[in-house]
Amino acid sequence: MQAMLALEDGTIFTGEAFGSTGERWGEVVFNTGMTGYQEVLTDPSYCGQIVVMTYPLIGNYGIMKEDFESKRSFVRGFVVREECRHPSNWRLAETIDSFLKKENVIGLSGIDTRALTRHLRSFGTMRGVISTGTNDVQALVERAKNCPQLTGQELVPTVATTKSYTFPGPGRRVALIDFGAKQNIIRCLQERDCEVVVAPYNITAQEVMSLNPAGVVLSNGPGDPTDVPYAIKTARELVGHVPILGICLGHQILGLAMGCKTYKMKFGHRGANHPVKDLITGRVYISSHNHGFSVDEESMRGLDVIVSHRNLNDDTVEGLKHKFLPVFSVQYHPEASPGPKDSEYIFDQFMDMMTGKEA
Ligand SMILES: NC(=O)CC[C@H](N)C(=O)O
Repeated sequence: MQAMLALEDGTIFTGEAFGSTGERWGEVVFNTGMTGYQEVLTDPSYCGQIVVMTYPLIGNYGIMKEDFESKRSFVRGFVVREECRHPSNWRLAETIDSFLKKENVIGLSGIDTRALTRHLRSFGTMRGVISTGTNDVQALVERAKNCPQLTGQELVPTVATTKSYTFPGPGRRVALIDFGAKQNIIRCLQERDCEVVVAPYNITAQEVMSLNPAGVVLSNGPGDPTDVPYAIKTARELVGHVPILGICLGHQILGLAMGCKTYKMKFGHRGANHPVKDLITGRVYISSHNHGFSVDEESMRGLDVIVSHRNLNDDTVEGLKHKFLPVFSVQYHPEASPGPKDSEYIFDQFMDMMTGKEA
């Protein structure tokens, strides 16, 4: 079946549908990971977005039961060069086509994803509509122009838990505030013996402290961090009372809570090989990324915050550290999945912080 992607600037890409059918709108972004499509599809931070994969063959190792980063897929659409119909893998549970059908996600294959990515890199991330049911190009472009921007959609409540639940563990109790948390954050904390209390996105600071946690993790999540003012308030009230680690959206929320500003990047960072330098140790790590917003370094002047990590491709802020308090955060994904595990030391630093050994 023929399908189309129309961008708000009038550019059209035509290919073939796989997965579900119909029409979806969203912000069109690209991911440069060569593997990890299942983790991308199930990372709640992609909610509201149509994801373009730059690696030309997608689906070749299938979909595995153990590799989900959340219970379902929150992407609005999935664009590839070639969809593999005959995956090969001893762990395989199903094909990407059947997974996307079940998840109600439209896939679009046969697209020149290199040309599409170069377009997005030149002109920036933009809105788009993916459709299997029309040949009316003009109407589709109009719908892309008129669909909501990512900012203002308040996506966190659509992906995050509203009720607390606990993963038992023999070690320290960590409150993980869930803005759309990836499973691997929980796995990384469990591997370090933590008891993980997953708390709702709109929990108050008082409620967090009543859990008596040894530390708090602010999770990743979708959308613009300024769309969740209640979370910024909670983070602000927690600073100084408990060790805190922020990851991705959690890092941006923590930055805003400490007085920094955030901005929308031209096309963001999404992939598994971004070089990030730890400015405290001088070491460079290859890291996993998925973000379209960033903390503005200029806005940090005069605050009790330093830049702890920097992206070596474009010099953007990749980590923050409070000058005096046990509070720090990273913009990228120390939990990996997909991508390298090189940055798991961030969780070890958090463990040290909780035991008062301060990194
Ligand atoms: N992975 C994340 O937590 C993403 C954070 C935020 N939604 C951004 O795009 O910048």
